Amino acid sequence: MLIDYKNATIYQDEQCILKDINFRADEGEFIYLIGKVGSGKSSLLKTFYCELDLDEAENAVVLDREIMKIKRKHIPELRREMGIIFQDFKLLHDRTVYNNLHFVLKATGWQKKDEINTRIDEVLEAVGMTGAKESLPHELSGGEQQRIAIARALLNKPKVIIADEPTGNLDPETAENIVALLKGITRTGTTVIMSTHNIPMLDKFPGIVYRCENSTLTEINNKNI
Ligand SMILES: Nc1ncnc2c1ncn2[C@@H]1O[C@H](COP(=O)(O)OP(=O)(O)OP(=O)(O)O)[C@@H](O)[C@H]1O
Repeated sequence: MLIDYKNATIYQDEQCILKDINFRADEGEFIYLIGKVGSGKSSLLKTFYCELDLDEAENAVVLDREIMKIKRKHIPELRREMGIIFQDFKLLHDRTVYNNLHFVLKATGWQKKDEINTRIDEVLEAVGMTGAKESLPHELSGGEQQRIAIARALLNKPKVIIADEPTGNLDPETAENIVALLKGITRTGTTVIMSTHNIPMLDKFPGIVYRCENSTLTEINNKNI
């Protein structure tokens, strides 16, 4: 089990966002998080990478850590085992694709130049962007930038990828390609958890579906959406 929450409760400031929720993620699963604007999807995702604290929980384990007890200094190490992807890509705009990826590898302890270059080639190949190494982010389309963001998330061979509305800024066809790419990644054993408003994707790329609604989280099957 990669993530296991039992009766967890999440607050933002004084407001209870999700109460007594249960959530589980296992290896290689493709998990959607759906729900209306403000229903708590991002808040839940943020607790996985310790951007937001859980307030209470009977059990809350993320990648073998009890996250209610995790020390601040151990959070970077936890995040290194995850890939995190956002709606707005969050690439560094002053440097090339190669340097965006190089920067992350250096920051996470990679030192050998040939190993760095090999890994950059591998992740660019995985997302179909081998030709973009020397491009600046603004020279790429939104879909291409999101592919680079996915490549960046893959660099340290994460056990889980957390994607917060990764297709929110993309046209429908590009969005479909990105979801196909994310689903493909699960075949290597990596788990993908993504929040989305893009309900038609759930039929095209079936997965486990959780819905945030009225401060609760419910696992549903596609037919009940
Ligand atoms: N940093 C914050 N401080 C205080 N309240 C916040 C903060 N971030 C979010 N909230 C509140 O928490 C609730 C849940 O927000 P959250 O972003 O988790 O929802 P969401 O389901 O991801 O929405 P969306 O679909 O718009 O991304 C909202 O009422 C929001 O106003």
